[in-house]
Amino acid sequence: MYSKVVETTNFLKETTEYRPKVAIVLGSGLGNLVDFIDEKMEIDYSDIPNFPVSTVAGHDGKLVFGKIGGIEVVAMKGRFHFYEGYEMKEVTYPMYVMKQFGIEKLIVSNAAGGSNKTYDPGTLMLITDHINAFGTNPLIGKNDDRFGPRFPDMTEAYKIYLRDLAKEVADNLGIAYKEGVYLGTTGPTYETGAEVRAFTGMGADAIGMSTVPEVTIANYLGIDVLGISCITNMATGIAEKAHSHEDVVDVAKKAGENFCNWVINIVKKIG
Ligand SMILES: O=P(O)(O)O[C@H]1O[C@H](CO)[C@@H](O)[C@H]1O
Ligand code: HPA
Repeated sequence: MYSKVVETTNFLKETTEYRPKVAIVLGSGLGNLVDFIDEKMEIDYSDIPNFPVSTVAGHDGKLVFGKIGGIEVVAMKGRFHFYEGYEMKEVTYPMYVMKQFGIEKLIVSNAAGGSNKTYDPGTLMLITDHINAFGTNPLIGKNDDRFGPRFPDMTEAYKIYLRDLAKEVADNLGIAYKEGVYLGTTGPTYETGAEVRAFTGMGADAIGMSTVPEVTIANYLGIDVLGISCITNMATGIAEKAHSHEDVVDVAKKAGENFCNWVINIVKKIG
């Protein structure tokens, strides 16, 4: 895999002059953030050697390079999910490329169901920690020491200094947010009511089908992570109606204004 990552990274370096240190992964319905990126240079995933292709509605499938407030960034408009049938190594492949490309900080976002009853659809949640309920780990297999250690530490999976900075930015802008634990499952089914009760008992405030694999690999590679969930619906058993991905994307788009404002101003501070 190392030589593939080098090949992909070399392609990107030849294709763009941008050399960002900050990357952003955009969750379902949150892709509009790219509208706030200046001097954009876009590359379709299908044109990038060794890159998987996104198959989910609300996930376009492009790397978008450019600037936010003069700071160079690269955004993944569209991510890969385990439920799409990709191997964990494929789901997380972009993280390996990001590291090789020089990325030091990752802002990861997602749409998620709120299992914490104090949340509402549209709530933005700063991720304090996560629970891996995928039943597997993206690092299973032989370790390549060129990437990271066999037994990576996850003490500060979501860096405290980045969370403090995000809180300061939100407070200055008057953006309301909650803080909580994200639990990632394989999907693609939304949870049963019993699963939501079990996950809540385990400490989950929000439940989704992504993020955990990418953040695990980012930590392994030594990339600092900040995570934001957009609560698009209350989880099963709390919600008053059945879930649909159309509603998820719709609510994420509506919460997008605050989300974009928050992320843009975070980038300006960390860049
Ligand atoms: O986590 P993101 O990609 O934002 O999307 C969330 O929304 C989809 C379900 O509606 C799932 O893919 C879930 O993980
Ligand atoms: O309720 C949910 N469960 C899992 N993933 C999700 N993504 C958006 N909403 C949800």
